[in-house]
Amino acid sequence: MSLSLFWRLASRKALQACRQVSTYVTKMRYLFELKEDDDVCRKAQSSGIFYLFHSLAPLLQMSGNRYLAPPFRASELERILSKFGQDTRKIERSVLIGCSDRREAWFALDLSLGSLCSSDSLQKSEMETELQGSFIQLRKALFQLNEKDTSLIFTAQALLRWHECHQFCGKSGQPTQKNVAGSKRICPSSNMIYYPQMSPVVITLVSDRTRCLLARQSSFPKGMYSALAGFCDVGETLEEAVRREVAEEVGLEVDSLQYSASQHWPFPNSSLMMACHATVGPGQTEIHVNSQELETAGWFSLEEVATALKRKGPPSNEQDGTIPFWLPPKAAIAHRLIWEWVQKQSSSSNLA
Ligand SMILES: NC(=O)c1ccc[n+]([C@@H]2O[C@H](COP(=O)([O-])OP(=O)(O)OC[C@H]3O[C@@H](n4cnc5c(N)ncnc54)[C@H](O)[C@@H]3O)[C@@H](O)[C@H]2O)c1
Ligand SMILES: [Mg+2]
Repeated sequence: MSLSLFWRLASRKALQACRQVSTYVTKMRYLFELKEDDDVCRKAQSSGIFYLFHSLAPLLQMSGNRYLAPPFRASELERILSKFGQDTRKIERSVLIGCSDRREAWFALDLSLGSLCSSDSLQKSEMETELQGSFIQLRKALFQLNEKDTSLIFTAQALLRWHECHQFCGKSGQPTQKNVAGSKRICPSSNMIYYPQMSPVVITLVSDRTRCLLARQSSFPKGMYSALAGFCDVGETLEEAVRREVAEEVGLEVDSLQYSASQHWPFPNSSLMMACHATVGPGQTEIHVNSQELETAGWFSLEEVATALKRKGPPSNEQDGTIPFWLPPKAAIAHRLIWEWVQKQSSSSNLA
């Protein structure tokens, strides 16, 4: 390759990289503007895209064997609200959840009337017919939710829930008001500003270097096992929370840990899940289950875990009525931790 061709290709690549960065930066700056400037956000609402919920259940449409979250234009949403006798100003209750590379803002709106009256559930089923989809509890949809939509729907549900539960000021007792984007609520009486909250949670896959430790809470679906998880206490570091949770739940002392990744998780409220791999030393593997926290916990071999990882969703019962153990869906960071462990163990057993 000639030197001039080399430089032309190199500068084109550099330019492409610049363009990519600038699209991202432009988008983030625009989102910041939408959160900070009510007028800009109001304008964006009038040409925005909306994802719909009812009593915090997202509207989903089945496509093949996957659920998609259908987007609606503001004009279509106004038509739907009018058709069901709802005030079109309800659109102002929507919350900003993102935007496209072309600065098209995305919002989420809950269409429920906010009461448990029979007309609300009647209207819900009529809306489902009109919108050609169903409002499905997010936990139930997890296994079949389209990967692209998962984080958007998680964010939307967490934000809608936070607004629903923070309508009053904890100091003055007076109603709080949401800014247009829904990135904060303000109490006009005390001037307190409330921002959407997330609880930090650690999730840890403990290994004794040949097996990994999986556990069940009694609230888990039958047969499902996961990594150990727990809320961080005030004042704790991530590392301290991992060590404490493992000690509390299974009576083991972690000797090393490695951060893997993080995820926003909307259940039960809104958590920032921080995922780690941890190891315990040989001879330190005797599990003492804390029965207040867990139903059971145990060590699982690479083969058992690799087989369970291939199962897609809850398996059907065996002939003797038992359910083979299965693992959280791809949408959960626990799945990633377990997958990473299987990859690492498989490559080290191939090397041996
Ligand atoms: N995404 C994933 O892969 C994945 C996998 C497993 C668990 N999780 C999530 O991890 C979270 C924590 O796991 P856990 O239930 O074992 O936690 P945990 O072991 O800390 O036990 C839960 C208990 O902690 C207390 N608690 C303390 N702070 C709390 C707070 N901010 N919010 C709610 N309860 C609080 C409550 O008494 C609650 O019953 C759960 O929300 C669960 O949904 C996510
Ligand atoms: Mg726990």
